[in-house]
Amino acid sequence: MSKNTGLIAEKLRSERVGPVTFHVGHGECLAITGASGSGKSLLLRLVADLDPHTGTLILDGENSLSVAGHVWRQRVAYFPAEPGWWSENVSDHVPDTPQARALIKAVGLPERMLTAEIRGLSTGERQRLALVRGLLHGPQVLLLDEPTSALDPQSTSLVEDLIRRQKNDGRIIALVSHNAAQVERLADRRAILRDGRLEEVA
Ligand SMILES: Nc1ncnc2c1ncn2[C@@H]1O[C@H](COP(=O)(O)OP(=O)(O)OP(=O)(O)O)[C@@H](O)[C@H]1O
Repeated sequence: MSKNTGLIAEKLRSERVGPVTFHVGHGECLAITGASGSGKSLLLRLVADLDPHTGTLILDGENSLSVAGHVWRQRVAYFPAEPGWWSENVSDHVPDTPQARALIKAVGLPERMLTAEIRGLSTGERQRLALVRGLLHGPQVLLLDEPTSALDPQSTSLVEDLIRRQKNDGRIIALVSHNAAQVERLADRRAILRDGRLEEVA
């Protein structure tokens, strides 16, 4: 796979993480594992340009510095394990469109959820809804932080199917997961974050 396409992080570094260098190609899933507190979430946040950092981020040849922050984050979407909500109505986050309905169905949520209030949803429903919300912006890169941590096996399987379809459609995926079986099912490559450094494992 060409190194000129895909996502490149070079000497990415913040106070607590790095320097980290890696490449993930289109249609590829890199799993990032490591002990609790090793900085996996912080690393994903750096890649989404959410926190101050040094080093270089390049997506399909374009440096993050040449793109407005909000545009970079539409292309490079961070999905936290505990998503944030800036408005109480689901409809303010997820518009009622055919694409949204298809995604809602794909993750096993009922369509009536489109008119629900966030505070009435379970943790697992919110987690899946946040995935739908982010995918509607059409990101090229999905930074998934424990994407099924709040889900039962059936919902986990649906979300994994959706991730696999995203991968087959050419999306670039970085997956943080403590679930070794999930990493086995989804990842093409694995890396461990240790002492702030990312080490690729065979
Ligand atoms: N906003 C912050 N300010 C200061 N320290 C932070 C902040 N966020 C995280 N940390 C610290 O940085 C370290 C790495 O946190 P991070 O959430 O990235 O770990 P993680 O590898 O994702 O852990 P887990 O597997 O438990 O989710 C932790 O020691 C955490 O306490």
